[in-house]
Amino acid sequence: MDERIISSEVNESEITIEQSLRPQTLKQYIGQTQVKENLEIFIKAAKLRKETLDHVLLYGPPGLGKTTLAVIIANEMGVNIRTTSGPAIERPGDLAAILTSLEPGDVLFIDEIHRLPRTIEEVLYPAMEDFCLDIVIGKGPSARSVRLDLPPFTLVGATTRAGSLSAPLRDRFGVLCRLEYYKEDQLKNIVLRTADLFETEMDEPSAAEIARRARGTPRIANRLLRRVRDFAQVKGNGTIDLSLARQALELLQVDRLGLDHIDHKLLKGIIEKFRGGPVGLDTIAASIGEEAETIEDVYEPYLLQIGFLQRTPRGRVVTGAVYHHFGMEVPME
Ligand SMILES: Nc1ncnc2c1ncn2[C@@H]1O[C@H](COP(=O)(O)OP(=O)(O)OP(=O)(O)O)[C@@H](O)[C@H]1O
Ligand SMILES: [Mg+2]
Repeated sequence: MDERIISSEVNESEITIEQSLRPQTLKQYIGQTQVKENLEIFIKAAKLRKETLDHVLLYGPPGLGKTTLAVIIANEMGVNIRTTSGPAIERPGDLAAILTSLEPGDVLFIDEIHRLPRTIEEVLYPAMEDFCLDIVIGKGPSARSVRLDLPPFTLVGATTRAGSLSAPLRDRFGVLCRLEYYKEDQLKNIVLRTADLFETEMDEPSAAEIARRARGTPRIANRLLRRVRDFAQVKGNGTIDLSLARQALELLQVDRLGLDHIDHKLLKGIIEKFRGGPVGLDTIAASIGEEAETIEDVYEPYLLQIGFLQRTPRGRVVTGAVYHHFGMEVPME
């Protein structure tokens, strides 16, 4: 798969820059009003009672700000954050080592928590519920279980697939936060904030232009901004205005809805080869030379979200909006 500028996944080279752009407080965190309001209340209440915050599950598509929120929660609670991920914890001992090293009140952030092995999940249950660990010492008939007390802590879990979380694990989170795709206006403010951090001059219309093409995702908005800023430095005097932003975005081949050549290939393929569908996922995959799984996990979600594709029992169908977008006539039934 080639590197897409509008991919919602983070790429290696931008991890450091992303960290530097992360808002540090709830106040700086733009959008997700419902989630913010809830967290604000729970955090205030926990602090008033001098208790740890209840365990929090953050879920939603990549690049919407889950890791950012985890850091903010720790900041707002005034505690340390320890970060790990589901696939990084291989044995119960790995988790035990982390848990026993926490300071009272700390946040333990487990990214991709749906990928925790089942055996580890079971260690987590008593830790989450009663702040204790049951460890087995010895083997065979002489083995015995010892209960170890842990400092109280807040588990913050993040996942892009809430559906793959086991029910017993999900049930142990007191606070569930579902992150939504951002509205254009919110993305515009995120772009303006990032430009400010970059000390790049830019006006609102150009920020709006970038926001419109960012697929509802701050990560993509910031990435597009970085490319437009490069263009402004090389081709202009460093300042970003609307005509410059448009030229740069044109070069990046991201259209006015944030679609790139792969989206176009997919949509036009369904129109031209299958009269707009319905057509099965595997058939589409074979016809455009992509893996069915990639289409389902990477290409499709945004197209479904903006109503360009529909899933039906008989396969995928493109909607009238796609024909309009390409300036084609909508076929009669
Ligand atoms: N509400 C927001 N306001 C400002 N910037 C944001 C916001 N949400 C996310 N960002 C920016 O977007 C980038 C990606 O956010 P983050 O890494 O938190 O996403 P994520 O949901 O954890 O993604 P993944 O699922 O890939 O782990 C960060 O650099 C962050 O600065
Ligand atoms: Mg993350």
